[in-house]
Amino acid sequence: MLELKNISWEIPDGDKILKGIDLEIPDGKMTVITGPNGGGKTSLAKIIAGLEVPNSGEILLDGENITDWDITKRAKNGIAYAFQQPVRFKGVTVRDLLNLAAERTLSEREICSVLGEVGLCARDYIERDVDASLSGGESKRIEIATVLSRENAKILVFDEPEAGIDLWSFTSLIDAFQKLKNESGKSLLVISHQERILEIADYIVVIADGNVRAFGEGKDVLPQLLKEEKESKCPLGKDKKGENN
Ligand SMILES: Nc1ncnc2c1ncn2[C@@H]1O[C@H](COP(=O)(O)OP(=O)(O)OP(=O)(O)O)[C@@H](O)[C@H]1O
Repeated sequence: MLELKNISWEIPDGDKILKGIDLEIPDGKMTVITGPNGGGKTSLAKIIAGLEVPNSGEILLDGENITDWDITKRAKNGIAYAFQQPVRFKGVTVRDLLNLAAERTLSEREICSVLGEVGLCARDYIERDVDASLSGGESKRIEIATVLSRENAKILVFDEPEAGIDLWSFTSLIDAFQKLKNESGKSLLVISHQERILEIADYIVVIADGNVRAFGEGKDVLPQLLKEEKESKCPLGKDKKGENN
C-alpha cells in the first residue's frame, strides 16, 4: 500500500502548495484524485513519482519509507508515472519506448494491442519517433500506452489522461482502465476532472487548496461532487467567485 503521511510542499518563493496531506492509496483499486485547478493534484503526483521532494512528511510503500528514493528507484520498485505533458525524445521510436517500458522485446501483436487500448493504429505509429512531429493527443496516448506496458509496475499514476484525447480514444481508455482495475491487481491512481473516469473510480480523493477535502468510496463521494457542481459550488467550500461558504 502507498501511504502519504503529513506531506507538505512549498515552492521557492515560500508559497505552500501542499499543506499536510494524509492519504492511504488502497492496493489493487482505482483511486481518482480530483479537485479545482491549481489545488495541488499534479504536485502530489510528482511527489509520489519522485519528481519533487516534499519539505516534510513521509511516503511509505508497503511499509517502507521511500521519501528519499529518486524517480528511477521508485520506477524500479513499481511506481509508473504518466506525465500531464508527455516528454518527447528524438531518435527513439514508439516501439523502442514500449520495449523499454516493458523491459523486454514486445511482439508486434503485443504492441498492436497496447496501442489499440489508447486508440492508435500500430501500423501508423510503431516506427515513428516520439518527437515533436507527434500531435499533442498522439503524444499523450503514447505516454499512456508506455505506462500500460510497464509490466513490473504495481502503482500506475496517470495525470489527466483525458487531456487532448478525442472521444473515440477516450472510450478505449475507459475500457483499458476498467480492464486494469478488474483483472490486473495493480493500483491505479488517476488525476482527472472527467465524470466518466470518476464514475468508474473505486475511491475518490478531492484535493483543494493543498488539502484533502474529501476521501471515500466513489459511490459516496461522486454524488456529493455532482450536487455541488449543480449548485455552482466548487468542491472545496468556495463558490465560483472564490468566496468561502
Ligand atoms: N514548480 C512550481 N513553481 C511555481 N509554482 C508551482 C510549481 N508547481 C506548482 N506550482 C503552483 O502550485 C499550484 C498547484 O499546482 P498543481 O499543478 O499541483 O495543481 P493541479 O491541482 O494539478 O491543477 P490543474 O487541475 O490545473 O492541473 C498552482 O498554483 C501552480 O501554479
